[in-house]
Amino acid sequence: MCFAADELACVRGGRLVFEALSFRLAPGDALVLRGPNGSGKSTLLRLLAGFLRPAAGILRWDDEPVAAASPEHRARLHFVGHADPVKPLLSVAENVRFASTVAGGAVALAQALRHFALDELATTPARFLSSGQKRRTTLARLLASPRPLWLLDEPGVGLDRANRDRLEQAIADHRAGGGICILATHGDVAVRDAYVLDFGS
Ligand SMILES: Nc1ncnc2c1ncn2[C@@H]1O[C@H](COP(=O)(O)OP(=O)(O)OP(=O)(O)O)[C@@H](O)[C@H]1O
Repeated sequence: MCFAADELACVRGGRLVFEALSFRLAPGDALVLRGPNGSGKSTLLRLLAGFLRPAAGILRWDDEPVAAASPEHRARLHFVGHADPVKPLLSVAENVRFASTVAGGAVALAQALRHFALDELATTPARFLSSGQKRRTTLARLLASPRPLWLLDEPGVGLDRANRDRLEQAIADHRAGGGICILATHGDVAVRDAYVLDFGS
């Protein structure tokens, strides 16, 4: 398994956001995106998820080209953006279960809730959650449905220290299991032995 970008460029609103961007990631690799507000981190993550088309360059999964909006690519990744996609009328457990499509999902669900210390909130409707609790519910979805590629846009926002530790552990476990993680961060989430892409100023 490998995920690679060759000479990617992206234009948004008529402006060149980045160009000539390349990487190649193998199982267990992590790529950290750094840079100031507006430098292009979220844009790259959206492009890698297939939500945006590159102006130039190509993405490859196992050396096969990845088309934008490809259902096959969508099925191999988790994307966590700035907004928490929790459904307010569903409980925490139902929100996490909603993301779990695999057989044996009950075990994965219980582990996902436990990892983010959500057991006691499992039956709480999501509309009653604090912002950090909503974020933990979103992150638990990563664990409830294993997928090889995680694309995380500032996943630590709203988390206290203990929960940032849980997030860092989840990323480490994902990598140890052969997953790939690409995340944007302003420095609040520590990722060991990661490649770094600095979008500069
Ligand atoms: N929907 C959009 N349409 C046009 N331009 C956009 C759109 N979203 C973002 N941009 C522009 O793309 C550039 C990169 O924005 P992006 O959101 O990728 O930055 P970022 O590095 O993730 O910033 P932040 O740290 O604030 O999240 C900025 O100039 C921004 O104005």
